[in-house]
Amino acid sequence: MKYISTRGNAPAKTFTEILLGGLAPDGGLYLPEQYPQVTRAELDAWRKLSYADLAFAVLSKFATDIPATDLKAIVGKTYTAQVYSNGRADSDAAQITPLRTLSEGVHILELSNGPTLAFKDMAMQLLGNLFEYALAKKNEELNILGATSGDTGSAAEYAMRGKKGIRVFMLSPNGKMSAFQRAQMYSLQDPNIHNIAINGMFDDAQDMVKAVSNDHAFKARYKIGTVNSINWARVSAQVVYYFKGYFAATKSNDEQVAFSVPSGNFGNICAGHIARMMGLPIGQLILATNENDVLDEFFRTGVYRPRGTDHTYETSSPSMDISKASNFERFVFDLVGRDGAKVREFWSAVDKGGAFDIKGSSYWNDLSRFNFASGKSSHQDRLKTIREVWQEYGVMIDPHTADGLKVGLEQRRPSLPLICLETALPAKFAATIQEALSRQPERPAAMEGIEDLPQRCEVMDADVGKLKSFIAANVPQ
Ligand SMILES: Cc1ncc(COP(=O)(O)O)c(C=O)c1O
Ligand SMILES: N[C@@H](CCOP(=O)(O)O)C(=O)O
Repeated sequence: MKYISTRGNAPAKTFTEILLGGLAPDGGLYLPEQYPQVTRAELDAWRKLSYADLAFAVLSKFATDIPATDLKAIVGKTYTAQVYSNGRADSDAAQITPLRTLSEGVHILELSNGPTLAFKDMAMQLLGNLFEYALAKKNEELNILGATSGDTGSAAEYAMRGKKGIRVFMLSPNGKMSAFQRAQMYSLQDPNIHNIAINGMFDDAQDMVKAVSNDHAFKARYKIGTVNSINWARVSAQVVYYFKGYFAATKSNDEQVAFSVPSGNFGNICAGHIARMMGLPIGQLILATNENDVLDEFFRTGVYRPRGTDHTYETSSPSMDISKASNFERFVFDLVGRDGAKVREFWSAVDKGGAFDIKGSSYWNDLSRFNFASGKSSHQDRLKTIREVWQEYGVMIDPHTADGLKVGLEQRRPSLPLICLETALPAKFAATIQEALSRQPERPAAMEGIEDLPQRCEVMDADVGKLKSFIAANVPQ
């Protein structure tokens, strides 16, 4: 299997090459030349598999340049109950992503039982092991440059801390994350972890990552890699839990389901789109935004109009405070019939701060073939949903999952079971939980008091030159 760029101007590469390379040299994102298809017989067989075996089956279709025995070993050591039990010793831990049923046909797929209590651990733990494997083979080092609005950063740092030959430079929006998220990252003292708080929003940080990645000489000299969902390996690992969730919520492969997905950078729901393109019977992919509603606007109106930092709001689902959704480009590539020239045309407008509009074109009609629905959620909606789920089911959900559930319930076709993806645990957002429920969320014993630990972080303006100097000063040459 080879991978091509959404902008159509980069040579095709293998899975391992793009794993270490991140963004394509033409500024695009990599996707498989064709989506591998899953047969009915495979679906029937996969239904019975453990998470690790299912991950091996799905990833074997993508990582075709990794020998099967090696891939099986990597996946086997990643998806264990120990890594995804978050201190619990119940039978749910063995399922890795247990399905919690709220009421008939309404489920939450638990994805946040990994080391940092967010869905990012599902792919990031695998990425850490894949990097280690690929780098050892090539006897190389990797300097990871990432951007986070709160969860990718800690997941990446926990997955990479202490790993030989890997350094992490993680940009986060200064003062915009929850106290718990800040503490998770900034309290790490490992010498290979560098936290950089940017005076700006997540989108500024992500632009800086792309600017450094597009400086090909710097990227090659300092061996820059990525852990954001612009890295295809992240998305492919996220495809797995759509299959797992589908099997858990249905009895046969004749049934269809709806997934509702709290969205920001369009990475999580892009994995759902890919699972559907592979043949998973997904009848609806419901995209939920918070007040930063660029993506909801697109699915309602056909206009993609990323906002600037000054029009990106700080909300109580802060990890979704994103107005320029990187992975959306992957979906648009499929929408426009994989026409790289069209994607280049659209993104030349977007990169200049503009917009594009598909309403008057045939793409608008084509959109319905992809089974998306969308909606948005506000602070008051979030509080109401958290309260209702707590009162009716005794289940505490985090503000992002609440956005997903609220929109999912509004948009679902009643005939379809709804699977809402849980994207974080409430422990990460104690202030909003306190406001909604007048009580504090529980947290794993190992994370008691992390806010009181000493923190280490470099504060920087959103200046690409300064960032490059910082990286150069911290990478031995
Ligand atoms: C808790 C949480 N929910 C939802 C999202 C949105 O996911 P995506 O960016 O993949 O759309 C994020 C960040 O990405 C997140 O950290
Ligand atoms: N919400 C994310 C933002 C980055 O998204 P990614 O999936 O592209 O890594 C975060 O929590 O950092």
